[in-house]
Amino acid sequence: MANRSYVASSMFLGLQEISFRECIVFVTTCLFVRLLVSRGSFKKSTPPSNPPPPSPTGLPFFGNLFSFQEDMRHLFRKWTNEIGGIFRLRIGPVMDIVVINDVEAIREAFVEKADAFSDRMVPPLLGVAFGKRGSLIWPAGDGWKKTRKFGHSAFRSMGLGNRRIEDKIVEEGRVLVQACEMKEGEPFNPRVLITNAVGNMIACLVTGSRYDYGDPDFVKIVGDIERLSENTSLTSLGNVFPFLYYTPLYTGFRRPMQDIISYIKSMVKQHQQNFDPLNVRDIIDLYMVELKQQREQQIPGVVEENLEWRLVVELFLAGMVTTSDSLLWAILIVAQHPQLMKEIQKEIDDVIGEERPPKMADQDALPLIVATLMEVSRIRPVTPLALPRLTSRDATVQGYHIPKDTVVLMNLWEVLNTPKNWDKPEEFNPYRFLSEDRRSVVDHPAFIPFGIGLRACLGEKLARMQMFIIFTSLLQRFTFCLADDSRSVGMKGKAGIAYSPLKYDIILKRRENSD
Ligand code: HEM
Repeated sequence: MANRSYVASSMFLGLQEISFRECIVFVTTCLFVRLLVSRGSFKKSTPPSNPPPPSPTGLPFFGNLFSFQEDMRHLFRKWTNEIGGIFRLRIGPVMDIVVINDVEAIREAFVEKADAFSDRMVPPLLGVAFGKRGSLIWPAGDGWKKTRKFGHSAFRSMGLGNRRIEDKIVEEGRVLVQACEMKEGEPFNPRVLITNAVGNMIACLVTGSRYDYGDPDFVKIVGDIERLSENTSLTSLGNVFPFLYYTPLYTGFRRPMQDIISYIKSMVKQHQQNFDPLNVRDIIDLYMVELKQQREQQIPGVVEENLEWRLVVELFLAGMVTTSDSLLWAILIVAQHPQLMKEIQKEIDDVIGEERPPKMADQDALPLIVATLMEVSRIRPVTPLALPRLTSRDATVQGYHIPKDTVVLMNLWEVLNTPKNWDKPEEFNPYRFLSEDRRSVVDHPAFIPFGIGLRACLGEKLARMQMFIIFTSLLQRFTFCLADDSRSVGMKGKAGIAYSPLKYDIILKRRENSD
């Protein structure tokens, strides 16, 4: 009983304890709302010849709802071992969520049957905060293909894939190192500086500007995104009753969201005022070019009028917290492995030396750094259940029937942490990604921290570039260790927009004469 009231209270208060449970309850509530108003469930569809995925034992009527008070990593592992790599959670009488935990089944669904498993739905709370139009991340139906194509070509036009973006990231790495030098010797939380650096790179791409770290506008937007992340419990009751968004219960979410939207809208307005189609500065300009062409050629819309702001907000939200948190895990973990840090620094000294900034072309010669970042993403994936997908037609996976309009989760945590795929998965061991002679990086079929298929992360390339250059720049200049009172943080994380490490302080020491 106590556990049940804990679940209820955490749903009401938006407590953030376990990312899996939050994701599941969030998805459940979304599905609940959706099913109340629309179609599609295992019960409603015509009886298929294939069976539905098996379900863990649950309670009559409530199904598996009250299992979610436990740490879902262990529960999902238990269910996977007991009933298989694909199972169906029954939440109440009409709700079903399919969780796919097995990498082969994930490939079958999201790659081989991508036509059926590539939709998403707008979470109700975001629907109220943002509206439903103009999204890059959440659209379903044919809409997402066009928006995604626009997103891809916008990234390419802005220089992703050539030196243009890379040079900006390298410059940002240099500024970050300078800012860190000011903190040398004293314990500090690296979150603010890392988020600033990552945010700046996204700002450059999307809005054409970079901001000084102390710039009040930028401090505000970074702070708002941080607050949003802290206050976006996916268990939110707001995802069942989205009107709660307007009540004091959601002030911590609503205020930063509204502030971000109005700041970005004002920035878009400035862009509109001095827009020159012959001098495209950033993704906002590209959006306006696309709009202009649509109007002139009277072709069906890829992008929508007056919704530039939404694309910008989504790119900030999708890219900033995930990449910063991955870097924060990397710093935390390397601070706990001083021997590894020394080996990485030797690699940097041998290949780059003390002065020259790192560049992407160095990657092949720095396999230990690449492998370390891969191992960080494996052991602590920041999006443990990716983003929920929705089936657009009836389909089968591993012989199980999954009806149209079913929410399907890709359990990246399991894929990246199961002993079936990895030797001693709980051990941080970057060498698992190196060849025997340790001179090159070897990929692994279960290494999919950015998701897979047609809706895989659009920002993967950018995120990898940022992580490599920032991490290498920091280790080239500093040795870091955890402050005494942060040693207990270990590998513990907390849920928000992404799965973040608990707050910690580090102490930086400048490396001298390659020490
Ligand atoms: C370490 C950093 C990041 C991680 C781990 C990550 C992870 C993910 C994952 C797991 C998905 C869902 C994929 C799926 O359903 O298969 C996703 C989607 C997405 N990500 Fe990322 N991401 C990161 C950084 C970024 C960055 C830097 C951007 C852009 C600035 C970005 C933009 C997006 C977008 C737009 C989508 C939605 C794609 C779609 O639905 O078509 N992400 N990301």
